[in-house]
Amino acid sequence: MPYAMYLCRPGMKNIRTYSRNDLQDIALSAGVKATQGNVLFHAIWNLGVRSFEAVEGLNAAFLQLLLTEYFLPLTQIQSRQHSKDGTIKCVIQLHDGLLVESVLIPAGKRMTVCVSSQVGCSLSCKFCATGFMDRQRNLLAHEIHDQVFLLNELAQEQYAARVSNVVFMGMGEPLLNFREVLAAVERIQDQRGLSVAPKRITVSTAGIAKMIRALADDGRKLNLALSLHAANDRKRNEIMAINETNSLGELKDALEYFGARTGNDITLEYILLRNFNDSPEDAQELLEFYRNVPVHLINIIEYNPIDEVAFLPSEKDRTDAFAQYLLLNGANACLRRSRGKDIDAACGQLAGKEQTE
Ligand SMILES: C[S@@+](CC[C@H](N)C(=O)[O-])C[C@H]1O[C@@H](n2cnc3c(N)ncnc32)[C@H](O)[C@@H]1O
Ligand code: SF4
Repeated sequence: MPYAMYLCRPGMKNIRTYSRNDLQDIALSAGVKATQGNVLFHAIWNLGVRSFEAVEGLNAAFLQLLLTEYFLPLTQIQSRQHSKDGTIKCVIQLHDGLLVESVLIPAGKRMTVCVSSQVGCSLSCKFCATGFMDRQRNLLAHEIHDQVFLLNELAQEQYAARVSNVVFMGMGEPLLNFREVLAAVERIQDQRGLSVAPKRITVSTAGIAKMIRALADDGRKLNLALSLHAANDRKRNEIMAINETNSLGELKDALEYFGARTGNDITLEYILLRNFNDSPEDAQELLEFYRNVPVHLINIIEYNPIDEVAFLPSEKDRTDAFAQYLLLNGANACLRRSRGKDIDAACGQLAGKEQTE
């Protein structure tokens, strides 16, 4: 049963939507010192307590007020799949029972968590399992933070390591949940908590030019990944409807703005779809786009087929030729083999299945 359904009575307020200053004010309103607000803030954000009663050092009057007027929403790992390559894919249950996915990816010294930012996605890209689900709601900052928190615990338990990197490459479009994503980043980077430096956090977008500029204006040291997948407008329109209102020309300008304004890393993500975007001409177009934007790296990604659509991964010889062409022409490109192939690896596959079961 979703946690909130048995603990949260109508009218109760979600304590994790309040800032540190707000919690100090709530403490004052209970007739206790403002510092009690700090104790609560630290416990619910950095220690991950799962009830108000579990917060050490809370004054009784403050605890009573919290128990009557507020609830502490819990996010929990509902199920997980372990891949032979070490990747662990988790279905996360939110306090209202909705499900999202998060993935733990160990690779050398890196321990990366891939987080979701929305339940479903409104952008409906043709190759993506999440794109076949309706967008049900945006995640709140604490729900994004908790994915990293829970998978950090899992990383310690399974690999005796802490999370080093966070990528917003799970379900949903992070730039369409801008405020909560940035609030989550604020908490994820907190040195008293998860302490993941912004330069180790990557926001991936299907390409919303206005929001790429907004991210640049925000000024944080976050990395940006653009999911390109086709370097001409006709093909990109076919698989990514967002391209109809955010053309490659507009995206190029937005990337230039982002690069000039922040100096942060930008990567291009390019899934190779068999006989769709993997020809020598496609590689030429990609190279030309790359040369005109301030991009550090092209990630050539192996496609994970999904049930909803007939796209297949590019064949090995086409994949190798595509990557070779980019490298021989001086591009900084990297071929990424799919992780977690023996589990439901494609974004949205696992939570989508559990949601419908
Ligand atoms: C799921 S999206 C989430 C972030 C954001 N909405 C975006 O599109 O960049 C993260 C990345 O996964 C890629 N992706 C989606 N479905 C995939 C699949 N079946 N196989 C491989 N990559 C996939 C997307 O193209 C994107 O680059
Ligand atoms: S690729 Fe990204 S933007 Fe496109 S449907 Fe999937 S989650 Fe949404």
